[in-house]
Amino acid sequence: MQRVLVVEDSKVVQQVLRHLSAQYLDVEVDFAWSLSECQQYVEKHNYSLALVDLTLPDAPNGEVAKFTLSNAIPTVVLTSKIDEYKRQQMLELGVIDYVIKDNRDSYHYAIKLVAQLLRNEGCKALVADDSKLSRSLMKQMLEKQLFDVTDAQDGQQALEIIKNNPNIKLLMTDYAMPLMDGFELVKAVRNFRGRDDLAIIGLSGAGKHGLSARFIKYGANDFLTKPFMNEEFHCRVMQTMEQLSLIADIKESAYRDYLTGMYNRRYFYQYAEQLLKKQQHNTLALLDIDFFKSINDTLGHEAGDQALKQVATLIKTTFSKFTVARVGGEEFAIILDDIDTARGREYLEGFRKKLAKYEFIIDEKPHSITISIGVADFQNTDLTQAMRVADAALYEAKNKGRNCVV
Ligand SMILES: Nc1nc2c(ncn2[C@@H]2O[C@H](COP(=O)(O)OP(=O)(O)OP(=O)(O)O)[C@@H](O)[C@H]2O)c(=O)[nH]1
Repeated sequence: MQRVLVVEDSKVVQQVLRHLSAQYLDVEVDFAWSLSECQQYVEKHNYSLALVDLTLPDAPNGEVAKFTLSNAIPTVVLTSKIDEYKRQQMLELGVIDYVIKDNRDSYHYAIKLVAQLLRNEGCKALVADDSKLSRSLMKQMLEKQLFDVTDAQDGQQALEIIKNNPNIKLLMTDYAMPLMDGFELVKAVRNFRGRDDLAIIGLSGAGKHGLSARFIKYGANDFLTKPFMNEEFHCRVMQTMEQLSLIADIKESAYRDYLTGMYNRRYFYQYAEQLLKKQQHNTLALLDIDFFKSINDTLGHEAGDQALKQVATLIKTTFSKFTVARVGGEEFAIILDDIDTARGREYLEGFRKKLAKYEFIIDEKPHSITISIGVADFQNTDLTQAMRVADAALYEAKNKGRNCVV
């Protein structure tokens, strides 16, 4: 479980940071006013990240950053002033980045940086460069940004690593490498990993301007010219990863049902078939709440929403190993992949009984709900046809008096 510690002595700034944290950080965040309070928190909890003000009444010279870093907590620093001496001092200390507090946007930047760093934690990155020194420098810098980093000494090795690790999310590649250069590597990788799925940053030596543009044309998301400053490297990587995260968020929300958090109809029709084809025996089920209209009519639409959410939660927890989706107003679909229809039917019958006995709490009062289920075999057929069969079975279940599996 990720947890963040913010240390800031200004009441106004802390208030702004609290507000932004609630908006952008989906993790526990503790707020301390001073170094001594920060020390107490660190004794009690493990932190993924700290955001600390460099000047505090009981720690006027950055002692708080020294303290968090000495406790192996990756640290981002907030400072009101920066000069070259202070900058060098902070980089030597090993802080991830510093944010200058000179306008309201600085706090926004700081919290979004924390959010992105939390997303980076455990995320896989690959560095491809034939220079050992350059590789180890970039590895170190990426590790500071919480990536889990692997390296490759030429393009061919990098390509193999990416083929075998679909969870690599960032590739930093040099241009000049033996066996396969950076351009060839980017072109080959883009054949199977898209720009919004794997971020690529190309690196080229100074004075070779044409190279950077070609990197982008071949499919890199961004480029860096060597030698680069620490901050430049940091900003380019963070910005590229933020774009990737934004696209992932947009895709996720396009495929999710807002009310229940389940996958929606669009996702289901796009991916269900691909999921099913991988297995030999599959079962498709359509579940429909019985007399749902009467819940809306007697208790109101808001109460209907509460019922829908609770039914969805029950489906999600019971069928957590399978793909479930809300495919209509009060209709859900489940793909029981690698389960034949006889076993699938047993599971669903068990679930129907469990749901019928379950005490739903709507407007703080207990209620009973039942569902009807239509089951279809999913072998040697396509999704449209299987849905048609499941739908006909569901219709029959309703005609039979509801609260049953057909
Ligand atoms: N509260 C709420 N109601 C919804 C939502 N989506 C669809 N509905 C309602 O779901 C009800 C579905 O009614 P019907 O199709 O007549 O089905 P039913 O009352 O469940 O009857 P049977 O399926 O025949 O048992 C309608 O009243 C819709 O307005 C939603 O997101 N929230």
